[in-house]
Amino acid sequence: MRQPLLRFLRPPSIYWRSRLNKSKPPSRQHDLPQHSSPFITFRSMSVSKDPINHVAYGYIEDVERLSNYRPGGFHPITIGTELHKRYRVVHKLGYGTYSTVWLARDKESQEFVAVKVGVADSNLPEVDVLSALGSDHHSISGSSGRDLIPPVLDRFEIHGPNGVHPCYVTVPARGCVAGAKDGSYSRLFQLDVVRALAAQLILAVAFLHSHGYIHGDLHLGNVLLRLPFNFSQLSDEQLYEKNGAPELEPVIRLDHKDLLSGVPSHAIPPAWFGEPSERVSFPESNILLSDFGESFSPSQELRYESHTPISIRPPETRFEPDTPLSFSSDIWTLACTIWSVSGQRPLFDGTIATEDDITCEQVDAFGLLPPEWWRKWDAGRHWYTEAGNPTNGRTVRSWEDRFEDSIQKPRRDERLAAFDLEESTAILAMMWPMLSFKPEDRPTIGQVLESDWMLRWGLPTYERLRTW
Ligand SMILES: Nc1ncnc2c1ncn2[C@@H]1O[C@H](COP(=O)(O)OP(=O)(O)OP(=O)(O)O)[C@@H](O)[C@H]1O
Repeated sequence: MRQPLLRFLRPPSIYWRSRLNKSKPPSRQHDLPQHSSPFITFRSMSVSKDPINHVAYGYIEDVERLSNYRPGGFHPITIGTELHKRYRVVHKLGYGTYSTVWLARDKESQEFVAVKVGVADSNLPEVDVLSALGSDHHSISGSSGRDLIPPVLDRFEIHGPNGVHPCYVTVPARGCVAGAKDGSYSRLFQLDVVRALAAQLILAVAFLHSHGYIHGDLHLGNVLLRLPFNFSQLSDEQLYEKNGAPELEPVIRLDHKDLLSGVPSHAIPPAWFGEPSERVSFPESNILLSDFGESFSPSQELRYESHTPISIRPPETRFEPDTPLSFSSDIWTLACTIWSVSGQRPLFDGTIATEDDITCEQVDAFGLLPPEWWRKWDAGRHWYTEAGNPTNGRTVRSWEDRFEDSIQKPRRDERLAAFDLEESTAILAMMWPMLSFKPEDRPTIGQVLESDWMLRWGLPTYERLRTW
C-alpha cells in the first residue's frame, strides 16, 4: 500500500492495463510510500527470495511477497478455499505486510465478507482496537462516527503449514481512496465527493479520539470506499462477469524445483471494484477507515515512533523523539490526508524524499521551525541561511502556492469545480492550525468538528450523503 517511487517508475503498459481492464486493480502505488515494507516490487527488484529456505521465485506483478510463504509467514489460500468451515473464498481483496485479505461468501448469511488472514504466529493488534470500538455506539454531532469504522463480524485462527494465523472477518469494500486516485488521469474527485470524504474522515477520527485511540496511520491507502449495499445479491458468476474473474498466476521457483509445502501453486492479483477518482459519484463516497495496525490508546501505552509515511508524518516524531505521540499527531496527518483528497498532488511530495526534504518542504510552506527544532536541523543550512532565508536562487513553494498548484488549478484545468473564495478561506482556516509544528498548538478533533468549514460544508454534505 505504501510504495515509494512506483508511480514514477510504473511501466506504461501496466498503467494502461489497470485503467482499461476493470479486473486489474491499479498497482498499489499510492501517493504515499510504504513504510518499512519489504514489498517493493519495481522491476529491478522483481525477484522474491525466501531468506530462510533460500528459494527465489519469478516475479509476478501486484501480488504479496511470495518469499513470505514460509514458516511464520502467509497462509496459502486460493479461490474456493473454505476458511473456518464457513467462508468460501471468491476473490482476493488485497495484501499488506502482515496479511492477505480475501473476498469470501459467508455460507450462513450468504453475504460477501472480507477475511483478513494474518501472518503466522502474530497477532493482528487491530482486532482488539476494532472490537473495543465496536462495543460502543456513541454519536458525535448527531452523526455516527461508529459507522465509519469496520465492524469485526467474526474472528478465528487457521492452523496451516506455515503456522497459526489470526484471522478476522469484516465488511468488504470497493477499494481504497488512494487506489481510485491511482486509477485516474486527473487524480481528482468531484467537489461534493471531496467534502463527503473529508467530513467522514474528520468524523471517524473524532470517534476514535473520543474513545481514547490514536489511529497512527491516516493515509488514503487506509481509507476504503464502501461497496453498494446490494453487492451481496450478485452471484459469484455475476461478480466475475462484472468485475473480472480472479487471475491465477503460476508461482515458479527460479531453480525450477517443486514448490515447498506452504507455498501456493498460484498467486492472485487483487480485484479492483473501484473507479477512477473523478468517476466516483456522490452516493458512492461512503467510506470505512481501515488498518488499525498502528492504532493505540495513549492512556494504556506510550509510543514514540510513527510508522506513517514520511510525507505525512508529524514533525514532532523527528524533533521531539523523546515525547510520546499524542492525539495531535493524528491531527497533522489528518490535515495532510484531507489535502490529498482535495487536490491532485499531496501537500508534501514524498516521492524519493528524505526526512530532510520533507522538513524543507514544511518550512517552505509554513515558515521557520520553532527555535529549539531549528537548532537541531543541521541539514537545514543546505536550504536556509542561518538567518532563516532560502539559500540563493532556491524557489520556495508557499502554502498559498501549494493550494493553487496542487488543488485549485488542477481542478480548473480538469474542468472540475474548484473551491470558491468563501470555502477556500474556510478549508484553509481549518487546515492551517492542524498543521502547526508544535503538537500542543494544533486544535483538538472536537475543535476541527466545530470549524467553520465542517459546520457549513462538511457536516451538511455528510448529512445529505446519509439520507441519499
Ligand atoms: N475490508 C476490506 N475490503 C476491501 N479491501 C480491503 C479490506 N481490508 C483491507 N483491504 C485491502 O487489503 C490490503 C491490505 O490491508 P491492510 O493494509 O489492512 O493490511 P496490512 O497487512 O495491515 O498492511 P500494512 O502493510 O499496511 O501493515 C489493502 O490494500 C486494503 O485496501
